[in-house]
Amino acid sequence: VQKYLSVRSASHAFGGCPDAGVLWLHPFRTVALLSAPWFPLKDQIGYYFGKFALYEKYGSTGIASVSVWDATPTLWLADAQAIKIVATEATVFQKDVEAYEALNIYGPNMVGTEGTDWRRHRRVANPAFNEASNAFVWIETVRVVNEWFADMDTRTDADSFLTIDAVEDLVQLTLLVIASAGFGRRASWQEDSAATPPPGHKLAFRTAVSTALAYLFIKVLTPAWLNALGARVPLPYLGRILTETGESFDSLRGHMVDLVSLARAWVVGGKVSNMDAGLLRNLVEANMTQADDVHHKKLTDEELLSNIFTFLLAGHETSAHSLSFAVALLALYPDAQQKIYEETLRVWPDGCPEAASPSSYKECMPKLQYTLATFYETIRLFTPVARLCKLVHADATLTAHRFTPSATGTPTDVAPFAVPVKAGSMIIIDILALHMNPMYWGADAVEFKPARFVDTEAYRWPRDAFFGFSGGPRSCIGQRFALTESVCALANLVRRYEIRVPGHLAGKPFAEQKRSLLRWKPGVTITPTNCEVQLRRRAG
Ligand code: HEM
Repeated sequence: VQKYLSVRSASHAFGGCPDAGVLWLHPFRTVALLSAPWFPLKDQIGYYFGKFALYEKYGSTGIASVSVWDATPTLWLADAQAIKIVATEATVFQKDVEAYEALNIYGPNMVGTEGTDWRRHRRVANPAFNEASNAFVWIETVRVVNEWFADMDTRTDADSFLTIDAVEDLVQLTLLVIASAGFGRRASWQEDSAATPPPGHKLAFRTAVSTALAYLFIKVLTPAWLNALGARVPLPYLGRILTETGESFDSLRGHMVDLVSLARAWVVGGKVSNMDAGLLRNLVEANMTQADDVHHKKLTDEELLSNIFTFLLAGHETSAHSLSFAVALLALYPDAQQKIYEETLRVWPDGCPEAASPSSYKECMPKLQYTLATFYETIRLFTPVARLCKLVHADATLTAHRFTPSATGTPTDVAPFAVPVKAGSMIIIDILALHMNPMYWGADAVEFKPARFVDTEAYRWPRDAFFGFSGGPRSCIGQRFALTESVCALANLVRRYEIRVPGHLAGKPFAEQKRSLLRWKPGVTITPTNCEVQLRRRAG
């Protein structure tokens, strides 16, 4: 009875927000990600693929719910004004750090900490993200795309279409770029394609990263006793998975320790240039410092490894998945592809550059506005991080909006209302829903239209309604890195190749092509599952 009463009273916690009922799972935990394809059901609060539908049903940009297990009042937001306050008022609304256990395997890191600890991690890494390092990201992306193109050209003749799995290739590309620009590991496409481990390692670098990523949730969910049991008793099937999981994380640790040893030698020998692995150097210097002030700029050995792991992961998977969706969208929308092609013709009339110089980034990036708009639009539609969770540490009041849904898709009678939020409650920033909210993106919010990210004299795209890189002090530290790498890769790809849907989808209705190519599943970030496209080299 007590439980019933506490759930009932919690469900009225957010003033006039419509109440969508109970949450059977914590919406920001591994188990919610794993069960997302089946539960909660469509039309229930927490449904992963609902986009803006529930907000439309209730005519509100804020929806109340309550966790059935601990009666925590939980507010779901798809409101730009309210989300901006939640993201910026860092003392009132704090990260739910428990949710980041999957990233804490090697120790604490920037993504999974809060308060003074988080500030220390961020202070160490911040100086590595600047315009000089972006220029280097551009240089490295040009190098890697050219090696990728060379590899593709060996697999087909000039007139034929080559079918590629975009995710596989783009994961390789983005991992090579972050490993080089962030960590000084300058491997070539070819070297990286070889699965042979270097001496002293059980797995090759790329295999170690991808296997560790694939087994991340298993690593997190496996209790220590099961690992101990697996070490003693043969467990059919499960035993093999546990062994592979352990091996991949051990092997990745070995590769990260190698990177650290190299960087230590650079720091001691003073042999570093401005553009060389700035991120790794900052992390290693913070680990080597003799300063007593641990709160200022010092990292423990565990924190050093854990940050390297986090940056390797956050620095490639998000970009690879977004780029894969972008490539699939360009196959589906030849008009947008043509616009990028024309833009790249103006930047590189004589074909793709074979190498870039330190000034290439500054010269080219500002001229690739439509390519940038396409990438933003891709992230709006397929935002890699679908939702974020904040815990409320002090009473506050937010503003959400009521509206009347209309047949045209444009909401009417939009009116603000105050939402009281009490300390102890929880907020879900529903990024997927925010990005589909027609109050900001119009009646055609679900459509792919890169031009909505191009400012004109009469129009400025709604910055506060785009949360793909989060916002406020905890916004993505690698945003400019990701934009630089992605615009460079997309522009080069379209300059050199025509992209089209794969043969088995050609001639099928557009809706079916879209459904097939743009399919995704929830994961550490949302993961495209069927991004197969065809490429043919353009003349000239
Ligand atoms: C398209 C690419 C990317 C997208 C959409 C993206 C998105 C995000 C989002 C939404 C967050 C907030 C996560 C949270 O609060 O839990 C975040 C944080 C972060 N991102 Fe990215 N990211 C991208 C690329 C990158 C890259 C390339 C790097 C590194 C080079 C990076 C490093 C980080 C780090 C370290 C954080 C934590 C920041 C903090 O807590 O202070 N990201 N990113």
